[in-house]
Amino acid sequence: MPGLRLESVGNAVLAPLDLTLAPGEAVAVLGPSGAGKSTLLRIVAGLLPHRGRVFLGNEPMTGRAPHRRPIGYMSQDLHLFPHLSVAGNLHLPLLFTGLSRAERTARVAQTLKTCAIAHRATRRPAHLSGGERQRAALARALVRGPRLLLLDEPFSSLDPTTRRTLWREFDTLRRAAGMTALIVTHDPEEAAALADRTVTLRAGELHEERTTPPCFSSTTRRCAAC
Ligand SMILES: Nc1ncnc2c1ncn2[C@@H]1O[C@H](COP(=O)(O)OP(=O)(O)OP(=O)(O)O)[C@@H](O)[C@H]1O
Repeated sequence: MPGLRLESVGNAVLAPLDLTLAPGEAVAVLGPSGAGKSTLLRIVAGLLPHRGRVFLGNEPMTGRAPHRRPIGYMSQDLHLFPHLSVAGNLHLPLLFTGLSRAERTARVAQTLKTCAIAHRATRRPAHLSGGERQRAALARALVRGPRLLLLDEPFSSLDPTTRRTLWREFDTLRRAAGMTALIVTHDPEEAAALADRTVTLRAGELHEERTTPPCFSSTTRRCAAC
C-alpha cells in the first residue's frame, strides 16, 4: 500500500500544509470545531478545489475526479443513499471499476461480511440503528479495496461499548489490509485506539504532535510545553 503525501496543500480555510503518511500508517487529526479537519479530508478525497499537490505513493491525485481516486471516504454525515438498500449502497461505487456483475456481487457480499453487517444487506438506511449505519458506511468506504481510507469522526454517535468494539474490529481490519488512513476525531482516546500518530489542526494550521518532547532527551533544554 502506498503512503500519502501532501505538499503545500491549502485553501481559504487551511494554511498551506505538508503532511506525509508512511505506507500502512494511520494518522489521527485532532483539533477544535471549525479548525478545518473535514476540509482537509474533502480536499484529499477530491471534493474541494485547493492549492498545492496531493500524492498517493508517487501518483499525483490532484486534478483526478473523486471516483477515480483509489480512496475510501466516510464522511461525518455518512451520506448513505436513503432509497437504496445497504447492499445497493455498496454496489454503487463499484459501477466504475470494470468488474463484472458477478464480481461486484461477490465483492459486496465479502465486504458486508467483513464489516459484520451482512444480516442487514437488504435494509434501507432509515431502518438501521446508528451503529449499523456506521458499519454500512464503513463497508461502503472499503468496498473498492481503497489504498487510502479517509474517515471523518467515524464512530462518533455510538455508545461507549459499541465504539470500543468497532475500534478493535476496524483497527484489526485496517492493519491486516495494510491500509493507510487519515482519521478525523475529537476524541484523544479514539485517536490512540485507531492511529499510529496524531496531528492537530488549529485555526487551519497543522501541528505535528511530538510523542517525545526534546526536554526528555536533555537535562539542560526544555521544550515550549514544559
Ligand atoms: N461549504 C463551505 N463553505 C464555506 N465555508 C465552509 C464550508 N464548509 C466548511 N466551511 C467553514 O470552514 C471552516 C472549517 O470547517 P470544517 O468542517 O473543515 O471544520 P472541522 O474542523 O471539521 O469542524 P468540526 O469538528 O466541527 O466538524 C469552518 O469555519 C466552516 O464554517
